[in-house]
Amino acid sequence: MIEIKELSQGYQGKKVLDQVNLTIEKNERCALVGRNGAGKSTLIHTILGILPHKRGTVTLGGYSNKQQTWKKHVSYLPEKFHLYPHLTGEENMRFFAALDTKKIDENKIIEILKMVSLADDRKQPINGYSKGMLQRLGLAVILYYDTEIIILDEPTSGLDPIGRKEILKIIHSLQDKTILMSSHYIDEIKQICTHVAFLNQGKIEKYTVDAFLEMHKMEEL
Ligand SMILES: Nc1ncnc2c1ncn2[C@@H]1O[C@H](COP(=O)(O)OP(=O)(O)OP(=O)(O)O)[C@@H](O)[C@H]1O
Repeated sequence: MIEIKELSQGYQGKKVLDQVNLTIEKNERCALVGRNGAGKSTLIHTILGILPHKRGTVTLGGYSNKQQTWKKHVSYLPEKFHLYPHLTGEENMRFFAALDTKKIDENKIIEILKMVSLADDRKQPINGYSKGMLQRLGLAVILYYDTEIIILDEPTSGLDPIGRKEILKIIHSLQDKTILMSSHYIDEIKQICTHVAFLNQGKIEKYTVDAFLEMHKMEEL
């Protein structure tokens, strides 16, 4: 589903990714981990074509990230994203749904808002939402697109334990998706991921979660 081969990336002569290889198979939920500055965001931005690369290849759902076609197969939730504060949860969903299709599927919007436990608050302007509710609404927007591949940049960053738990429950329920998510939290990786891609000094090693935990017995990354 996601195949990265011999990918290099850097900034002004500084190498961040050094001929990295990584394959994420269908329905795997792979955590992308590494210390601050290891290059997780650089990798995600390169995969998505936000940062162009000269060396190596990235294939998403069978399509090169240099073609346009891959965009139908992938949705991405950045760590920081913008929704419209004066609109309600439901109106935000409609706005972003309209970017994808001409005919908005109202039932699908309600179904997804239920799934992220926002159905009762859907008619409230989101400037009254908590951080956790906003994060769940962000997830709801990308779930509407219903792509096979989902890329999440630190989806629980800045949330309290209850907010984190709610987000993890939703991600865990996405058993038919292929997920790459950056994370600093060992406990959440243990709960919801099948694999770990460990980015260290420009290289990536992929492990099963159990093998990774055995090698790295620490609480935070
Ligand atoms: N636009 C940029 N210009 C120059 N250097 C950059 C740029 N963006 C990132 N870097 C550098 O590239 C390296 C990797 O940064 P990156 O943000 O990808 O790491 P990260 O693993 O996502 O870090 P964090 O866990 O702190 O979010 C760091 O040394 C960073 O300073």
